[in-house]
Amino acid sequence: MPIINPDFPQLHVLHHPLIQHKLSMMRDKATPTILFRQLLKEISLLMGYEITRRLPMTTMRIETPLTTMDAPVIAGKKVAVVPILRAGLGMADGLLELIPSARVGHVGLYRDHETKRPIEYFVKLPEPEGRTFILVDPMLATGHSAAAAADVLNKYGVADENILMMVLVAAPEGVGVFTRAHPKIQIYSASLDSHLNENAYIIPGLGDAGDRIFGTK
Ligand SMILES: O=P(O)(O)OC[C@H]1O[C@H](OP(=O)(O)OP(=O)(O)O)[C@H](O)[C@@H]1O
Ligand SMILES: O=c1cc[nH]c(=O)[nH]1
Ligand SMILES: [Mg+2]
Repeated sequence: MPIINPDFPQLHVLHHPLIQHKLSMMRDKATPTILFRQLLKEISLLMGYEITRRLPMTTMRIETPLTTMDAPVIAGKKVAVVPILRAGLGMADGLLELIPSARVGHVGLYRDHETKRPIEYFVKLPEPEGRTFILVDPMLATGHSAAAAADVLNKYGVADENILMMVLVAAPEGVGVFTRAHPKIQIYSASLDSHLNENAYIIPGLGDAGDRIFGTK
């Protein structure tokens, strides 16, 4: 079950042994791109199991071989997975395996090296009406990219109550920034790390997630 930190009641850290073991392998700088990508997908699947716990349910009348029953099913096909490009793409794969009917939106942001603030370069989203949006990005560092992506969803007509944020590693600074901007969005993370360094990288972290997923520098 997720662990709630009293400083950040919106943050749910998923301490499942499989998630923690795989995350430790990802942090190791000797882990090559192919394995890093595979582990990220596997963790996203495991995290997705926990996150989807809150999806609204309904029932559907079905015939079993013996009788008729109102069987529990997820209400509609109203989920959108929204990776924050680029690194979020690595997390979307696992979630889509779990929810193959989900729509997929994209928010393209990169962090300016000087200012450390996000620059938006692409937005394409599915219809917001009645949909739960799961924003995904492995890194919540200063929190400004995640907050900007949630702002994009708000402008598009998605209320914070219908947004979940799934990250792999979060820094306390980023959780603070994000929750002040969007207090009603629940954040799910595999880890709450120690702090940010002078370049706004997460310590201990895992380096630049996008570069490690895509083998760039
Ligand atoms: O919390 P923040 O301080 O805003 O930093 C986190 C952002 O930085 C990384 O993206 P990056 O800018 O490296 O783009 P990329 O995914 O294309 O590599 C990461 O994937 C987040 O989107
Ligand atoms: O540690 C960090 C911080 C921002 N973006 C990353 O990819 N890693
Ligand atoms: Mg990057």
